[in-house]
Amino acid sequence: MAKHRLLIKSAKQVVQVVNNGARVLTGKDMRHLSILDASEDGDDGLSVGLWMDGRICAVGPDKEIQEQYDDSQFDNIVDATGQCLVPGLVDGHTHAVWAGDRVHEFAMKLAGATYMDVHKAGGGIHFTVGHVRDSSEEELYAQLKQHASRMLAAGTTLVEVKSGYGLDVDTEMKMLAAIERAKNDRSLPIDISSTFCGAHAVPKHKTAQEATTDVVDVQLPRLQQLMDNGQLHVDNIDVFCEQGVFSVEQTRRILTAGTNMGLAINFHGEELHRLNSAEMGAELGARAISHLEKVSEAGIEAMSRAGSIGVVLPTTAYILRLTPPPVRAMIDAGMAVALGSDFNPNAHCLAMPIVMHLACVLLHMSMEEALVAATINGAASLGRADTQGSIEVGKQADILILDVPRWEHLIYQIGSHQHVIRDVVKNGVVVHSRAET
Ligand SMILES: N=CN[C@@H](CCC(=O)O)C(=O)O
Ligand SMILES: [Zn+2]
Repeated sequence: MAKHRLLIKSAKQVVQVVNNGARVLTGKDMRHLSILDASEDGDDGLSVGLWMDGRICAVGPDKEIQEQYDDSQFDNIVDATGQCLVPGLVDGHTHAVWAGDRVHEFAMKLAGATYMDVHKAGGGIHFTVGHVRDSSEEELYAQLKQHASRMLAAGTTLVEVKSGYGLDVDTEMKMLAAIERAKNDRSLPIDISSTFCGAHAVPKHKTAQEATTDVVDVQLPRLQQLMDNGQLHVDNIDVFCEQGVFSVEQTRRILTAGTNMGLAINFHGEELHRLNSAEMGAELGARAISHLEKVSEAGIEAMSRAGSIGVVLPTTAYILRLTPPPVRAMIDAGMAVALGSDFNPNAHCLAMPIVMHLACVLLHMSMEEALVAATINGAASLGRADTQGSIEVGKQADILILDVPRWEHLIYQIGSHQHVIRDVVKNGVVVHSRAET
């Protein structure tokens, strides 16, 4: 008899998100979630079965799965009576490798300083760069591991993580090495998509033009070497395209050099000023562009046509009191929207359930849209929608078991996700269970 890894049975709802193999949901399709509901369908309960390799082999009513499989075929059986299953969450944008907090800057911002006031005074990213340059790879890795473990406990099973607090070749590669260790650490069961962001700020004593040349002629060639010899496996290229940081043309030069190395474009655009970087990114075939608070109608149209995904970051808009990105216009124009926590020392929030809540209240997304943005579309923004982002046969079993009668409680109960999430299943293994309350 074929052995299987896990059976989750008797669930009340299984929120598959999609059930037809769709790899991304755009525009109005983001409103429609595929949900199996036992009480509405007249079933006793719902089951999800997993193969030994951690992929999903069956989704459906308990009775049907029982007919297909014998309980003894499963190594482990989890009873989810009355509970709800949703896919593991995807965090599409983080700066999770850093050292030195910036709580003092939070106080400055509350007293009226803007993000750019702090940045230009040598704080912000520059403050963190100083601490990261002074830290060893080991120390950075220890910090990242703690952040990633907390993300996992908050339901994130796939996360994008950037470099960008080095701004010189050695420190940038040190950050990427710390991320690589996290990717390979079997005791840290979270999937990571890694991003080179050597152009996150203009380092002190350099012009933006000099910094651009350093990224293109020094940092990217070193990265190529480390990728060629198998020491690093980096997925994406990023630039902070912003007035007073990198211009659209400098950004274009860096992103083009990155794509020539096979990296996917996933950059910061249109955050504080409208520079028309969305149009530039769409023209280059960007897989994703983040922030977009200031994106124009033409930028939205261009992204929609190019299939570039907008990764919106509600915590940043909230903490910096920015006008939020025009998500309704994006969705109306047929764009795909994903969500990220933007976890960094400026925006110290790594919990995607809180991010989804803020997306609903501040960005006027529906709960269905927020879940799509934090699952299948997040996976698509990282090129992982073929394996993650939905509960479908053949996909990796990254599943949250929620101890609530309807899945929406995950978003509604702001700040209580640690109680709502009973178990986090990663690749078919229960890797986190909530503490008893
Ligand atoms: N805007 C640029 N980068 C980050 C902030 C990083 C930092 O302040 O340390 C962001 O996405 O919000
Ligand atoms: Zn960012």
